[in-house]
Amino acid sequence: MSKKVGLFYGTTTGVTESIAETIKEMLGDVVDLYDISEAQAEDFVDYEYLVIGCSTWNLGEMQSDWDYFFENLDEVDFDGKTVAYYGPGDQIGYSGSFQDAIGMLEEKISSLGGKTVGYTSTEGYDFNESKAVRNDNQFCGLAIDEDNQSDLTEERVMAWVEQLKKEFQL
Ligand SMILES: Cc1cc2nc3c(=O)[nH]c(=O)nc-3n(C[C@H](O)[C@H](O)[C@H](O)COP(=O)(O)O)c2cc1C
Repeated sequence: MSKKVGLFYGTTTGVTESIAETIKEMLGDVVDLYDISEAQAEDFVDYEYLVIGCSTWNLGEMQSDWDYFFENLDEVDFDGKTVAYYGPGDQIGYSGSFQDAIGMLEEKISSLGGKTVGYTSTEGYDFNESKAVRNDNQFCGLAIDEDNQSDLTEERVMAWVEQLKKEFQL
């Protein structure tokens, strides 16, 4: 396997895509970007390191292209792969299902052998429930909220990318 990062994102209004492009700018040429609406299960094979980007829609559902792709994940062998997750969500408008999509994807991909990295603290967010929370005070990835905290996005992404450089050992 090559030491490359495959970043697979699904986006409806462009927010997840724009963050994907920022992550690629920060990590550099090691990153290949895939819009999940055009990807296939075999696209995952070459990557030891993966980044999964997915927004949450409709009270706790995955973004529609990821929702459509979801069952194809069963065809991918995630054993030996290290996986990081990020998603945009809306903690005020959808406080009962904030960031559920990355929680569902992380649960699924972990069950297929993927090793999760890129956990972040829930400090600084205000919401009622999220399927993305692990051990009470950590998201299983990076939670972005362009609807309410867009001023924090850049620093959150930058800090997370630095964390990934270490956890991916790039
Ligand atoms: C109808 C609707 C439902 C939404 N449902 C949720 C939700 O359940 N949880 C959440 O965290 N965000 C929710 N959001 C917020 C979106 O995830 C957010 O706007 C995000 O930036 C969209 O990213 P995208 O353009 O990449 O798809 C919802 C937004 C809309 C308009």
